Amino acid sequence: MRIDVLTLFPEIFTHFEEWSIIGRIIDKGLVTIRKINIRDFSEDKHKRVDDYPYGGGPGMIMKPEPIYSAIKEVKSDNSKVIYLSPQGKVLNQQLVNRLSKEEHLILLCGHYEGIDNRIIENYVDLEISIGDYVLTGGEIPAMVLIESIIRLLPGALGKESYKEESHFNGLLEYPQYTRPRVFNGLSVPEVLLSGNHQKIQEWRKYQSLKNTYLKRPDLLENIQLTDEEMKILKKIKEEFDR
Ligand SMILES: NC(=O)c1ccc(N[C@@H]2CC[C@@H](O)C2)nc1
Repeated sequence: MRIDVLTLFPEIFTHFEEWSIIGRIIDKGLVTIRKINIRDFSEDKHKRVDDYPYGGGPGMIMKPEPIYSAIKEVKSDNSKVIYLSPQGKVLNQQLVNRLSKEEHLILLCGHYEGIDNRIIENYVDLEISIGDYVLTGGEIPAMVLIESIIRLLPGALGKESYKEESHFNGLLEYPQYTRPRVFNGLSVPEVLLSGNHQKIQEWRKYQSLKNTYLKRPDLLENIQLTDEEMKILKKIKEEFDR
């Protein structure tokens, strides 16, 4: 997979590319990430990339020409141009899974008050938001998008994360524990020390369903539960809806 990030602040990505899992996935050659500085595509002698909004209003808007030139420079037939903005489709694992199949992503990071709408309407394939809040730039959302996608690439998560099925099967995760067995007088649930894998799996399924029902019941609307899971959920509802 190729990812080109169009940004006015390429330096923000330097450590990101070396950091932890990202650096390892890049070193494995599963993805190449390029930072393209939009300012390099500004034609005027002052290298202007923003200007005052027509119709007045606060702040500055990014000019369309430099963005257009940058997109044209990197775009090919199999590219998808993604613009990070609060108006985008809110990112979830389903969308991440879909995007992880793409060959070439061009991530357009805006800044200031936004970018000229003619770019969004005519040259952006998909607008994505990482949540309902406003940021000064699209760079951090771009990093969130990159990490969520590339960790799904085949071979990305080596043995260090065997829990492939934890890829958000729609339910929230079960609680996790590690040594010591007792911490501040608090013990680890006995079942996890039993070595009985059938019981451990049942306990974890129960905890996932309980966590989801109590913390994010909305997620249950979009999941096809097995009969077994429905039975467990029924028990949970009886227990917690008293
Ligand atoms: N919630 C989000 O994903 C998000 C994305 C971008 C953003 N801000 C940029 C700066 C100006 C405009 O390009 C949009 N804020 C929030």
